[in-house]
Amino acid sequence: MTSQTLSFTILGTGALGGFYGARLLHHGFQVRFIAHSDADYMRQHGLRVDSPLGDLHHFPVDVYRASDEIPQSDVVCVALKTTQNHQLVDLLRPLVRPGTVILNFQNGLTMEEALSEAFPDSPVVAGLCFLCSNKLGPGHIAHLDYGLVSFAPQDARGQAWVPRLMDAFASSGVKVERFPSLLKARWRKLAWNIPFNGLSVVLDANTDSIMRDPDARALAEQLMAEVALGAAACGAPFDAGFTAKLLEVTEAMTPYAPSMRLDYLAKRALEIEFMYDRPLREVAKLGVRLPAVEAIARQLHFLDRRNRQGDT
Ligand SMILES: NC(=O)C1=CN([C@@H]2O[C@H](COP(=O)(O)OP(=O)(O)OC[C@H]3O[C@@H](n4cnc5c(N)ncnc54)[C@H](OP(=O)(O)O)[C@@H]3O)[C@@H](O)[C@H]2O)C=CC1
Ligand SMILES: CC(C)(CO)C(=O)C(=O)O
Repeated sequence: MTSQTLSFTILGTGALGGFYGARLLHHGFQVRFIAHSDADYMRQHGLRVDSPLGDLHHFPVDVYRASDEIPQSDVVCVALKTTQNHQLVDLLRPLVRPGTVILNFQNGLTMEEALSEAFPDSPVVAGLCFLCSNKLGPGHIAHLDYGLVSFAPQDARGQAWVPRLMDAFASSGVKVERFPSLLKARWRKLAWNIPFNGLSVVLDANTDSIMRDPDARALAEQLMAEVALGAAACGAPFDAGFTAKLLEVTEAMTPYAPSMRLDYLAKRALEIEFMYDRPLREVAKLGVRLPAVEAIARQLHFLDRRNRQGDT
């Protein structure tokens, strides 16, 4: 099968799924979108993506609700927030048939292990996205910057799929790279997400304010240094200079509200479990503690509860 014949189902047509799905569709791939509250709107108005790569408006689009009968695709892309992962296996069950590859785009740690456990016969690949994209409204996505997908296989079956997936995304105008170690790739992503997603909520600040202020920046650096310790403890040490480079990239970034900040402002559940609790749990198994990461995780849990339930 050549990559051009691949078909994709996007589970979760939000900021990320809508962006990559629209690009694949634009470049001739068959794409089925599973939406939630936007499904009716998308049926009537399609999917719009504003992007520096060129604005796209697809109409009509092949859109489903999770409960609908959905034709089989070669690739199922997981683009839900991890706050929905309690229902992920049930949502995937009707979509994953023999031969279907699961491509997981979520931020966090341990998601692919859970997917492999639930679907032992299916190839699982992680697509770690360095992307700044927001959902503006129903069926309307704003891609702000970046878009690189780092493909990392969960196991040998996933490994065999990586070249075809990379081809498909690259031919859709998406920057791609291959990352042989999933564990390393996941910890490298956490090196950004743990400091900046958390601090953006706790300090009520975008990335540029955090990088400009000496105290906020010191907190980000402290958290990043602890993530580096965690990564090394788990056998996925960062290369020399990696965290310095990440700070440099963040400094150069268009001022950005990380997804956790947008979720907080919209009173949506925060992705704390897979971004903070799971990494802390993995290092705790090895007898390692990351006190600054623990502290910010507790603050986030408090703020999340208060934000969604009123005073606790
Ligand atoms: N946005 C970005 O730039 C980046 C995001 N990520 C990661 O990607 C993942 C997705 O994030 P993002 O796209 O921003 O999140 P969004 O909230 O924008 O998108 C998630 C989408 O999933 C939909 N959804 C929720 N439940 C269901 C369901 N049962 N069936 C079908 N659809 C459902 C939501 O619909 P509804 O709102 O109607 O419930 C929403 O449109 C997260 O793990 C995030 O951390 C990683 C890198 C960059
Ligand atoms: C690193 C970044 C900004 C882009 O991928 C991200 O993961 C997020 O906003 O959650």
